[in-house]
Formats: sequence, C-alpha cells, structure tokens
Amino acid sequence: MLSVVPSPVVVRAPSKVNLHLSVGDQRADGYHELTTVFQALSLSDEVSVVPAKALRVSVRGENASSVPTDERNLVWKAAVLLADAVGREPLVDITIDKGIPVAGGMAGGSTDAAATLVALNALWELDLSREELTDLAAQLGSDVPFVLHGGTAVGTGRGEKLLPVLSRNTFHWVLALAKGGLQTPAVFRELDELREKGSPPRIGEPEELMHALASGDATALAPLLGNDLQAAAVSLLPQLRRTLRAGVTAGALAGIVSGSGPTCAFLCADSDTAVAVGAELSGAGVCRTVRVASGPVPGARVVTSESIGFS
Ligand SMILES: C[C@](O)(CO)[C@H](O)COP(=O)(O)OP(=O)(O)OC[C@H]1O[C@@H](n2ccc(N)nc2=O)[C@H](O)[C@@H]1O
Ligand SMILES: Nc1ncnc2c1ncn2[C@@H]1O[C@H](COP(=O)(O)OP(=O)(O)OP(=O)(O)O)[C@@H](O)[C@H]1O
Repeated sequence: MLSVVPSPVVVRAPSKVNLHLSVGDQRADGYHELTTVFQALSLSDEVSVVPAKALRVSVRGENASSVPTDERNLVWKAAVLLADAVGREPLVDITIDKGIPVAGGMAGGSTDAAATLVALNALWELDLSREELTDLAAQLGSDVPFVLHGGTAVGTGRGEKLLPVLSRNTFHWVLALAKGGLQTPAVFRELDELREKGSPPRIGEPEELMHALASGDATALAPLLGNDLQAAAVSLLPQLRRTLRAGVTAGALAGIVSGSGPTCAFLCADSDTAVAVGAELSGAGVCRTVRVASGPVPGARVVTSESIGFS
C-alpha cells in the first residue's frame, strides 16, 4: 500500500526594527511600559510544520547550534499553547530556517513563534481569526503580536498592544550583525541602572516620526529614529559605538541599535546606497557580517514550499 507523505505548511515571518523605542518605568510584573514604532523587515525566517508522532523541533541556518530545540524554544511554546487552546495534542515536526540573527534584537525567536501559530492554524484547519492568534501571540512575548501583524505599527503596553501606522514607500536598511549577542532582560536591567545613577537622554514622543513615515521621506525620517535602550546596549557592548559611527561614515542617513541590540540598523537613501554601505561596513571590521533589507513587509504568512529563500 502506498503511504502518502504530507507536504509541509511553510510560513515566512519577518524580522523587525524599532524606529522609535521609548522605555518608561518598570511595572509590578517586571515589564517596562513602552511606546514603540515597529517596522517589519524583509530579513526573515521560515518555519515548516508537518504532522508527526511527537512534538519535535529542528533548526537550520546560521548560528542554528545556539538555538535550543526543546521546550525552551518559542516555537515549542507556541505549538503547546495553540494545541491546549483548541484541545488537541501538539503532534508536529517543526523546522526553523533561520535567516534572522539569533539574539540580535530583531525578534528572531518571536517571529518563529508567530510563524508557528499561523502554520498550525493552516495545518490543523482551525480557521482562527487574526485577533484570536494575536491574543495567543501576546502570551508568548512582547514582540510576537507585531511580527504576526507586520507592516508598520505603534506598540504600547509592554509592546503587545498594536495600532497600524500609515507608512508610504519602501525604506532601505543595512543591518550590522555583532559578534556576540545581548540578552533582552539584561539590557532593560542596564537601562534601569543607568537611570538610577544618572539621567540618560529620553527620546520622547513619536509624533514627528509618524509624520515622516506618512510622507515616505527617508531623509526626514533619519534624524527622528531613536531608541532608549541604545545607551544600555552600548554600555554593555561599547564596540557598538564604533559600528554606529562607521555606518554613517559609510553613507547611511542614520544608525540605531535595533531593539535591545546588538544588531545596528542603518537607514539609507535608496537600495543602491544600502548595498554600498553594506560593502563598506563589511570591510571595516566593525561587525561580524552585514545584511541588506527593506521594509515594511507583511507579517507571518503561508508561502508555497517552492518559494523558500531568504532576502
Ligand atoms: C526590546 C524589544 O524587542 C522591543 O521591541 C522588546 O521589548 C522585547 O520583546 P521580547 O523579546 O518579545 O520580550 P519578552 O519575551 O516579552 O520579554 C523578555 C524580557 O525583556 C524584558 N522586557 C520586555 C518587554 C518590556 N516591555 N519590558 C521588559 O522589561 C523583561 O525582562 C522580560 O522578561
Ligand atoms: N526560535 C528561536 N530562535 C532564536 N532563539 C530562540 C528561539 N527560541 C528560543 N530562543 C532563545 O531566545 C534567545 C533570544 O533569541 P532571539 O533571536 O529571539 O533574540 P532577539 O532577536 O534579541 O529577540 P527580541 O528582539 O524579540 O528581543 C536566544 O538566545 C535563544 O536561546
């Protein structure tokens, strides 16, 4: 008798950069109140799911060996959470193809979790709405709802309450990946300590930045990019200061630490400039490697298995 091998459901999910990340006080639950403007970037991961006899996770791609494949992996948590919510067993084989730097401040783990929710919703024919998936996403991490959603959005609360933002045009980015990683909780802790000792600058409200996004003008947007976590990331990894300077010297309009770092994101005037800045940065010895990306792009979505590939 012929046995039919089920074809995988493949979901592509984006990385993110925080164009604006203003960090408020720590709440009683340990999280910080945020106002952030997210943009989803074309640098992406792919997650494939197939039915299996038990839950199994495997990871391929750059730095795959540093990613856990057990219940610590966010995709494992996502599969268990969704299965529990709909009253079934998480009997799936999940493969993650990493294109997003691990522990880079670009929501790599979060995007895999969002992708898993979308993939299993399709594989198990659950027909859950985007709102239902967003509620589950928020239980998995502060960045997970945004990478499910994609585009450009403002996030409040701990980053999980989203409103879409009008953004015209495509913006071009160079990402400088650092040699080490920074753990998100440690960076928030460092900011609290810096604030106890002194008063590092605060970036304030994002109104002007929203206008620049609506106008689609990269030159207007560049000076408005800001991240309250940058001082903390640079304090933990002082070499980031050199990386940030090198990108601007190479011709970027502006550079910021992405999220909790250590990836630095450089906004460029157009795609040709991004390629030139990327080439110059990779020769300057200020980072491990560089990637060119653009945004905004859509959130986690099913793609055909033939179209696997990273941008
Ligand atoms: C830095 C950002 O990437 C900006 O978008 C996010 O705030 C972090 O999002 P994430 O990785 O999904 O973070 P979570 O998994 O929710 O939280 C990880 C840890 O980061 C710290 N954390 C995160 C979000 C937040 N608003 N306040 C925090 O203090 C907490 O120590 C928390 O335990
Ligand atoms: N699917 C996953 N991909 C990458 N890391 C994962 C994953 N699941 C769990 N992790 C763990 O989470 C840690 C942070 O990884 P991740 O790549 O999500 O960081 P990040 O991009 O800085 O996250 P964020 O921007 O959301 O704060 C890693 O060191 C790894 O141990």
